[in-house]
Order: sequence, then C-alpha cells, then structure tokens
Amino acid sequence: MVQNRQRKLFTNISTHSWSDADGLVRSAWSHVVFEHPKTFDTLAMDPAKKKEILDDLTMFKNGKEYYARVGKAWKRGYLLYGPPGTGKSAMIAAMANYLDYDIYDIELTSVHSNTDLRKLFIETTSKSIIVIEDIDCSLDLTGARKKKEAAADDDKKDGPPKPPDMKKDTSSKVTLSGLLNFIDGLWSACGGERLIVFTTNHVKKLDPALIRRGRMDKHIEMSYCCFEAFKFLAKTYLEVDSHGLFPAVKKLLSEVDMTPADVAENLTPKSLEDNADSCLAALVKELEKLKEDKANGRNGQGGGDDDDDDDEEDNAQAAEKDK
Ligand SMILES: Nc1ncnc2c1ncn2[C@@H]1O[C@H](COP(=O)(O)OP(=O)(O)OP(=O)(O)O)[C@@H](O)[C@H]1O
Repeated sequence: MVQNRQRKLFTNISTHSWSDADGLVRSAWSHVVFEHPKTFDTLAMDPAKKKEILDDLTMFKNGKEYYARVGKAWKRGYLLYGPPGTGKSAMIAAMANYLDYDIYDIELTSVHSNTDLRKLFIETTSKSIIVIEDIDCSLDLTGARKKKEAAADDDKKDGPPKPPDMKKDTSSKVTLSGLLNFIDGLWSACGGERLIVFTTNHVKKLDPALIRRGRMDKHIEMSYCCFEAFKFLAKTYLEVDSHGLFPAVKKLLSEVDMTPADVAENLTPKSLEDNADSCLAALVKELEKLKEDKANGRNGQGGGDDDDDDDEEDNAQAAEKDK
C-alpha cells in the first residue's frame, strides 16, 4: 500500500489538553515520528493467516461506502493475543505501515477516569490505530483500575513542565464499563477510519463483554513459531530456502515451543564468521536444549512463569473458538 505521509506515534502524557505556566496550550498527546521498520514482508507467520489479515485490513481501509451503507461506524476492533515475543507489537507496527495510519498508544494506567479516557479519544484523529497493550494488566475487569507504582516518582525528575493531572494522583479509575463505552459510544462514530487494537498474553482473563464480536471484531492468535514461520525467518535472516538442518528444525518445532522472537535471535549472526550453517546449528542446539528441559519438567521458555502452560492452553482454546 502506498505510503505518502509521515506517520506519527502518539502517547498520552496527560488526560486532556492543558495550559502550562506560560499559558501555552499543550496537547494530552505527545508524539514522535513513527519509523518502525516492521512490515508484513518481515513478519513471520502462517502465510494463509497473514493473507487473511491483509485482506481484512484492505477491506477496512477501502470500506468507506460499505460502512456508510450498512450504517456502522467506520471502525474495527482487533484483539491480538499470545505469549510474549510472538510479535503482537510487531504486528501493530506492520499494520500502521501497511495502512499508512498514525498510532495512539494509550497507557491506561495513567488515565484517571472514564471521563478522561473519553477526552483522550476525542483528541485522536482519523486514519489511526488506537492501541491498548496488555489490557489484562491495565484494567482489573471487576471494574477497578490497577495502580502503577512506578509512576509515583515522576514529578521528582527534572524536565519540561508536567501536566498537573500526571502527578502522583493514582486515585481515580477507568472501569470496564468506561472502556466499553469508549468502544461503543457515540463519539466513536465521529471522524471515522479507526482501528482499535487490544493486546494480551492472557486472553482468558478478559471479560467476554470486552472482546465480543462487534467490539473486538477480529481475534488474532499470535503463536509460537511454526515451521512455515521458521522458513520465512530463515529466508529473511539467512537468505536460505532450504538446508540440511531444516528437517531437524521442523521436528523440534513440533515438539517444543519457541517464540518467533527467539528463533529470530538464534538466526542472527553473532560474529563475522557466522553463516547459515552456524546459525541453523545454533538454533537446533537451542531447540534441543528446550526439549531436554521439557523432558526434565523445566520450563524452557526462558523466565516464563508457572502459568505459561495454562496460558498456552487458554490461548489454544480461544483460537479454536475463534475459528
Ligand atoms: N512473528 C514475528 N516475525 C518477525 N519478527 C518477530 C515476530 N515475533 C516477534 N518478532 C520480533 O521479536 C521481537 C519481540 O516481538 P514483539 O515485541 O512484537 O512481541 P510481543 O508479542 O508484542 O511481546 P510482549 O507480549 O512481551 O509485548 C521484536 O523485535 C519482533 O520484531
């Protein structure tokens, strides 16, 4: 898709526009130029799944008349779920590059109330992707927002003037109903052409109301590396289509779980002497080590928590349900 403008990545620094000491009006959003290199051409995933997503995005982008005809707001919700390192953030970057949209990355734990959330959304523009990452960590789905302790030190630091509402106040809440209202509310029909993307590592923790079709229209499982995705990464990183070690990798990937991020890391040359042979050998060694760890009852996914197996099962069940 043609990219013809400078895209921006926005992040919320306040809950709404505010005036600093000099009377200058400052936006709730701060932005940098968005220059992420990830595109669908370098995103490793099952080719059929990738095509399905690209078709969906293309239909959305070209859907102005369709949405007007059926009387729906021109917006679409995506839920990306799967273990850490499976490419959820990479997918969002690829989406923005493909659609030529800006990204509004909302740090929900910094938003004090449902009203403030609405104010933030009202300041977003058309042709944008509104992202809330790790939605299960940001919102206690019984209604109360979790607090972010780390933010408390903010106003001790030097730097530009801080918006008054970003200082130490962690008392207010964004609730599930506030979030639902944001997705469904009347305002969301204004301006048009917005994707709303939630990501989570724990899909089962999300309230079904939040992710039902109509809100999160498309559920995408980002999974551990399959052989197809590995072949794609081998082509991208090592420029090889086939190799004597491919069968061993194929077998091992069917036996153990490794994220595309870890596969990519193993395929990255570490010295000037490294080549396809040594990188693939390193990958096989790492996969064999994972297999051994698994056989010995150790969790091989470096630093994973005890919930990993449950999460994997949950994600697999959710994917099955989504079909
Ligand atoms: N499917 C993939 N194809 C190509 N690169 C990938 C893929 N998945 C992950 N990577 C690379 O691995 C790194 C980590 O990926 P990313 O941050 O997108 O994972 P994530 O699922 O968002 O993780 P988290 O849940 O921890 O935020 C990035 O550099 C990304 O480019």
